[in-house]
Order: sequence, then C-alpha cells, then structure tokens
Amino acid sequence: MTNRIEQRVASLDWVLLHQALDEQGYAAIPALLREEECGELRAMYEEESHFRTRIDMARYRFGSGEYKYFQAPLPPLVQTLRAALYPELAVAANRWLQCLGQEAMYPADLQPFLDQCHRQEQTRPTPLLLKYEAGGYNCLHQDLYGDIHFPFQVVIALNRRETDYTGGEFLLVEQRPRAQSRGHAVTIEQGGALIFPTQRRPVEGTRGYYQTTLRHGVSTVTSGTRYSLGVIFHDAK
Ligand SMILES: O=C(O)CCC(=O)C(=O)O
Ligand SMILES: [Fe+2]
Repeated sequence: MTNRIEQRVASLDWVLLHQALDEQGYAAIPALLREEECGELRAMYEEESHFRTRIDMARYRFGSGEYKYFQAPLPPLVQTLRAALYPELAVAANRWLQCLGQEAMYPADLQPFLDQCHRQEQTRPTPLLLKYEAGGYNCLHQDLYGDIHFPFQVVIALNRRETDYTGGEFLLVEQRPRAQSRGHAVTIEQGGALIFPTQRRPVEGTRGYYQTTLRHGVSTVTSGTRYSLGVIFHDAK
C-alpha cells in the first residue's frame, strides 16, 4: 500500500505543480490519500505510542485544539509520504534559491537532508496530527524548529469538509515588503494535500526577484471535528 503512495506521488503532474508553486507559492494535490488511509491516520490519533509530544494549543495561545508530534520511527505511511514528496520539492527549493542568486543547497533525497538537520542537533521528528473540535482554530504561524528549515511543507486533510466539519479553512497570509498582506483561504477535501512555503517565497518583480514572508493557520471550525496531517521536512531541536 505504501509503495503505491510512491507511485501516486511520482505520477502527479509535477510540471503543473511546479508552475503553481512558482506563480502562487502554493499548490494543491487533490486525492493524494485514500479514504482508508485517512481513517488509519485519524485512528492513530488516539494511540499514544505513536507520539512524542502532545500540545494543547490554548495553553500556548497557539489557538484552540490540539496536536501530537509523531515519534521516531515514523509510521510507514507518514515516512513514505515524507520521503516521496521531498525530492520534487527539493528541486523547487533549489530553483527558488537560484532565483535569489543563491547556490542550490538541498540534497536530492530526504535522508541526506535529515542528516544535515541531525548534525545541527535537530533530531526530533516534526510530522504531526492535528485535531480541532467546534470552536477550534490555529493562529497564523511558521513552523521553524532550528536553523535548518526546508522551504516547503505539506498539509493533508484527513476528514470530510462540510460533512464531518464546517469552517476550518486553511489560511495562508503573505506579507509583501512595504505593502499590505494578502490572505488566501484554501479548502482541502479529504485526502487532498496542499504544498505551501514554510517561511518565504520569491516573487518576480520589475527589477528581479523579491521575497514575501508567509504564515499559515486555520480558520475557526464552526461544527464537527477536523483532523489533519502536517508533513514538515526538517526535524526539530
Ligand atoms: O491543520 C491544518 O490545516 C494546518 C496545520 C499546520 O499548521 C501545519 O501542518 O503546519
Ligand atoms: Fe503549521
């Protein structure tokens, strides 16, 4: 089953996805996970043995809801997704560096990148499951856990919008230099994924590229329970 995830990722229209990333900073992948895989991940939420840390978001004023970071070794489904999505995103990450006149620095595969994280004492896995009940939300934030951060991350919706929950749109706010911020509200269907920038992105201006700063969050869940999987590629200190 996990092998088929690799095939699914490989057979995506990456030309189109790269174009969306370059033009708008984010890209949607509809139906990446099957219904039963989403169910499997939701069920994991209740099994404490999968996780290293549980965060009550209200306690830190991060929002309202909770999330749990997986512990190593990651469940095969999560590990496979993280490793399968990384290589194309590393191509985009290196291209973005080159837009800014910087050298490509992201290794072609996930493991050498994680080795770099581990040498900088970023050794704790960062993929996480999030759960929001009615009234839950996630304040705008960035997920940086040390000096090394991969420029993209991916979120996957694990249950059905409008059926299992209402509200709870994914939010992306882009702060442009010396200008007002622009917000994007993105709805993700169950099993769908969204690739978005962790911290910044290059935008082509009239005199070359400039960078915008991005933060993401989730709007209030107005009813039901919303589950999601966050795939962050850099490990944490
Ligand atoms: O629940 C979501 O859609 C957003 C989760 C999030 O903040 C993340 O994946 O980093
Ligand atoms: Fe996040």
